[in-house]
Amino acid sequence: MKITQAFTFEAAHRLPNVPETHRCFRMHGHSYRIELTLEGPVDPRSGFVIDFFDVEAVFAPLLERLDHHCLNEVEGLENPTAEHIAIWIWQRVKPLLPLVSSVRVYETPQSWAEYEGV
Ligand SMILES: Nc1nc2c(c(=O)[nH]1)N=C([C@H](O)[C@H](O)COP(=O)(O)OP(=O)(O)OP(=O)(O)O)CN2
Ligand SMILES: [Zn+2]
Repeated sequence: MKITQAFTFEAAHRLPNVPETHRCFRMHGHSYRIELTLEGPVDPRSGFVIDFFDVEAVFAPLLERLDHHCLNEVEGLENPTAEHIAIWIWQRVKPLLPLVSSVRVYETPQSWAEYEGV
């Protein structure tokens, strides 16, 4: 069984490695949406794969580091593409939530990166 919990945050960023003529070279902002998917058996007593509240508790400190920040200033996110943000989140949540099977990072409703550990 797969369950997914979504989080949103606002942040500024610029992409330092694109050409200067690329519009994302300039500082701008996004309303990011994160989707954490966890996969595992349904516990027969709780009826949960994992309590959404437990997922929320693990993700809260990471959200603090991202929300209303300039992502380029966050350690490990000097080139904050959606792909790098997905990997950054994966590396920090996977040890705490081993059932995580994918991390999706939406920059816009139409564009996202999904990381499954490879
Ligand atoms: N593979 C990736 N490509 C791009 C990324 C990325 O993270 N991975 N990021 C960007 C920029 O962040 C850019 O800001 C995204 O473009 P944006 O203008 O926000 O999105 P749209 O072009 O879809 O929005 P419009 O509605 O056309 O303004 C670029 N590429
Ligand atoms: Zn952008």
